Amino acid sequence: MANHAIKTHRLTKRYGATLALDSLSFSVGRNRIIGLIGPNGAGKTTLIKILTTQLKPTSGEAYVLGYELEKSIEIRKRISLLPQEVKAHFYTLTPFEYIYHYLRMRGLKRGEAKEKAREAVREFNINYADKLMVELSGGMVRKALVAMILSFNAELYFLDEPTVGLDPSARFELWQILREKAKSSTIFLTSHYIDEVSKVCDEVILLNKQILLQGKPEEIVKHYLPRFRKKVVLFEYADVGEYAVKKAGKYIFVYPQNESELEELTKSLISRGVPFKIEELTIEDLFLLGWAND
Ligand SMILES: Nc1ncnc2c1ncn2[C@@H]1O[C@H](COP(=O)(O)OP(=O)(O)OP(=O)(O)O)[C@@H](O)[C@H]1O
Repeated sequence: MANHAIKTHRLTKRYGATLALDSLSFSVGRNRIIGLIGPNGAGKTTLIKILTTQLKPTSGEAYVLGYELEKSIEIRKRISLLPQEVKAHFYTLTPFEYIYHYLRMRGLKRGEAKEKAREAVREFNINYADKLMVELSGGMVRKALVAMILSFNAELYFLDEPTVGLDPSARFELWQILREKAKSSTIFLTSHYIDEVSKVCDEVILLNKQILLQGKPEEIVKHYLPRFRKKVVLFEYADVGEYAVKKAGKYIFVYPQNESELEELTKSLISRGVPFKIEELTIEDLFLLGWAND
């Protein structure tokens, strides 16, 4: 058995003139959780598509569980993938049926598939297992899909943004389940949330077309993050004086440096009737503020 779950050498992907992955060389070991983080357009989904043999690289090599990418049948038997988006035509099934059919498709016998599907809805607290998928909220669908992917005993799981749309308690539950899974399998996940990767991952890869850093979450946090991890998101322009400000699409992000600055800023916005919300810093902020660009 190969020691590495994933190993790449100068892996490169171009879409026409767009360079999505620029000569990635990295490897990750087994039985651990690896977090792939990077801003929008960093190449995370592209890398997952290549490693799951859905997309061919332009050049370079990669080995998944010791198999070169050409051995796609061997690789696909051993992995399980949660994509970012789901096809809607399965929506007339219940979450339980959805999981059951997935396990049947992956070769499990009827009885075993039923047993595992039951276990999955129990483990993930899916108390809506008899409703149709089409009747569920986005977060509930996402949870059912994560349960489905993890119900199969894979050697390596690829989870593209598994916690998007989940409420805080469902996110927390999922982290526990992932930690348990990582005792006997490898999990490669993408995320935009810093708290998520620091709490759940053993190792983090910071990607922006190239690998900027690979290491323990603490190293990334120490290297790049400020101590105060909240920002204020304005829905319209307002003069905020001295605070660091970045425009991101139709929003304006303001970065106070501590709780008292945050309080002062929000009071002033409320008194002027400026609409805003407070959010945790995300990976995007690292890049917006230029912390991760060096
Ligand atoms: N099918 C495609 N054709 C052309 N360009 C593409 C295609 N897929 C991705 N790209 C481009 O490749 C780059 C990397 O995209 P990718 O979706 O891999 O990034 P990402 O890190 O997953 O982003 P996000 O966090 O927004 O999901 C982007 O510039 C994107 O526009």
